[in-house]
Amino acid sequence: MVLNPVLGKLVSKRVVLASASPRRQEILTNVGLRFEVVPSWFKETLEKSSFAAPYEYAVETAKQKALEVANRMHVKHLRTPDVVIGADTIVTVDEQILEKPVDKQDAYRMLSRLNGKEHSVFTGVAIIHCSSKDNQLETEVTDFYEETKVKFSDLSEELLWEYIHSGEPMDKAGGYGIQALGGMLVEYVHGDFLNVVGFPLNHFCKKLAELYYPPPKHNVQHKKYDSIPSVDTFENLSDGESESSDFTEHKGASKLDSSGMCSSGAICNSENNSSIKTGFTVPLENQNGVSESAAKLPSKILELMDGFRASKAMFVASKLKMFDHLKDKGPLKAVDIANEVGTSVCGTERLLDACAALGLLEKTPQGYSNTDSANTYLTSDGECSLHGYIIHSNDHIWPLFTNLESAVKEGSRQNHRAFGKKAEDLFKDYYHSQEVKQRFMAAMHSIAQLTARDVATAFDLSRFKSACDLGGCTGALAHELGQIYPNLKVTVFDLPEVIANTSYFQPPGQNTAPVTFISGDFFKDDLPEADLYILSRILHDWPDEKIHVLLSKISAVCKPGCEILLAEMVLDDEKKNRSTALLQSLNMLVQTEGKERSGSEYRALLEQHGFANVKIRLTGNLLDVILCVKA
Ligand SMILES: Cc1cn([C@H]2C[C@H](O)[C@@H](COP(=O)(O)OP(=O)(O)OP(=O)(O)O)O2)c(=O)[nH]c1=O
Repeated sequence: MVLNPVLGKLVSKRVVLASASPRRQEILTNVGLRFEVVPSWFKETLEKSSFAAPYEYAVETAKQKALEVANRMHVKHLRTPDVVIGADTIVTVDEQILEKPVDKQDAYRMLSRLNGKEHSVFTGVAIIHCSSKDNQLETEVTDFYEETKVKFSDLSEELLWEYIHSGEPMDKAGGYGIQALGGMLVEYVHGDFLNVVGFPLNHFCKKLAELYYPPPKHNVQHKKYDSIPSVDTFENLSDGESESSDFTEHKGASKLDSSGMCSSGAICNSENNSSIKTGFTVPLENQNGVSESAAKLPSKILELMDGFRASKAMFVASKLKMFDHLKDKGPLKAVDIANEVGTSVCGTERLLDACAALGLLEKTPQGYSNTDSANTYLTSDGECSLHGYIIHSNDHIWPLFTNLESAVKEGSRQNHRAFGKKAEDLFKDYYHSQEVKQRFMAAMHSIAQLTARDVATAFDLSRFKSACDLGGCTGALAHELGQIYPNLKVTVFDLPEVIANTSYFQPPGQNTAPVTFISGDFFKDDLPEADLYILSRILHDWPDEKIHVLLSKISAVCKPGCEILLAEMVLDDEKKNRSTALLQSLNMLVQTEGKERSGSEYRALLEQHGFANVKIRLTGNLLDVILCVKA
């Protein structure tokens, strides 16, 4: 979920972070932004003395980093990105700019200068909106900077050297990382902490708000964007261009009535009209007009308590094809939809109202209609339809998850409890009936379509001549690879039951590069020859023993120089940050013998089978990408 509506404005855009900094990737991933990472090749060698102020240097460097990536991506015909974000962090002390140290002596020189003093950390950020006209790249640049003051304690020589020997200073401006060991050197921080770590998130959101919600012309004296607009409906997360341009008055914004109750029924903070969607009781206001209990409400927990209800409401509306009917015929009244789909009027009205309150639908006196997000993602023929995955979630994952407690107690899958049938082979279970098989394939197809571009472009794969997507199902990723790399011959290798059913999922039109489908079982049969083997959402289905069988088979056919590309949700090494991936790991517990794994775990598995140079790229999408080469 994205808490901040302005980040929702980027949901349907191809956003690229032009930075190799893992910190920047983490900061933006943590707030739910989806982006690709394309590190900039711009050399940070601008003449510092030509800038009147240090921050101008950081801003210009950030801009050049982002422009280099925008140009490179445009030229390489990897579809021009919509937005490229670049950043540059510098430390300044005594009017000197400190960047990353080149060696330990340099780190010592920098840290000695900072010792016992206050210094400034500036991050310059450039947001580049790109478009392509007559095949020429057009760019609109927005830039800004943020300053944070940091003071170091008086530190001994011994401590400085111990810190330097830890290796931490080397890839960080000023030679320290406040977020890790370097935090011990710091006496105080004035300003945005994340700015020091490499990305001023708060200022970034304000800038986006300025760009995407420009102040209304009739109200120019309105306060500038010194606060980030709060989210109050899912609607705000849609990319609809038709939304109100004034975030202070945007649709669905709640007003307080005299009791402190929002007109929408949500609980409000009267100061900024932000609302917490809980559906819970009305708090009283204190003298400042701020509700005391609202401030204390455990909003996260309340949201989680409600989460399953919201999911189920969306699933049921999808399953009953309400979004499809509204797309074709909306706006419709509840009674009309009830008649169309054969449901009760009272039940339908409540379901539609709930969906409207969740921001999936719009409710007007004319009736209900789809939001842009619903049209795009929830209709069965939507541009990026997730309908297949939603139906799979409702019919398959939901019953399994209701047995999560047993899965946790027993440490094993729950098919017998959910479906009254002992789990045999994972895929035999899916493919025992035509209906379940097609549902499963449609689900895999939705996720593959949503992630294919990010998976295909996480690394430059243009050097490969042939690729084999093992377990490639409907071929959605294979087709995307063919589009992006026209010289790549892609084969999908999957079970005969799958290959027999792929025709329904093929993209329309003649322009798509041909994909070859070969049937077989990758655990038992010979694998087709290829320079690149792809395993997308395959390894997470299996326990380590089975993975060893599969990787040793691939290793046996891989010539030196051949590579493997894995697409999986990669957990952080400490397994504590990436909730979507951690919940997916629970999902694997209830239905498979597999699990989600961390980057280190994947690396160890691959290295055991002679694969080296394991590179991991977090895409910001649902799947991350790992590439490694047969040594
Ligand atoms: C001061 C400080 C900097 N840093 C990091 C943030 C930046 O990643 C780095 C400064 O170098 P930058 O050149 O800004 O960024 P980068 O080289 O890491 O990535 P790219 O050029 O590809 O965008 O220092 C910390 O992580 N912690 C800190 O406390």
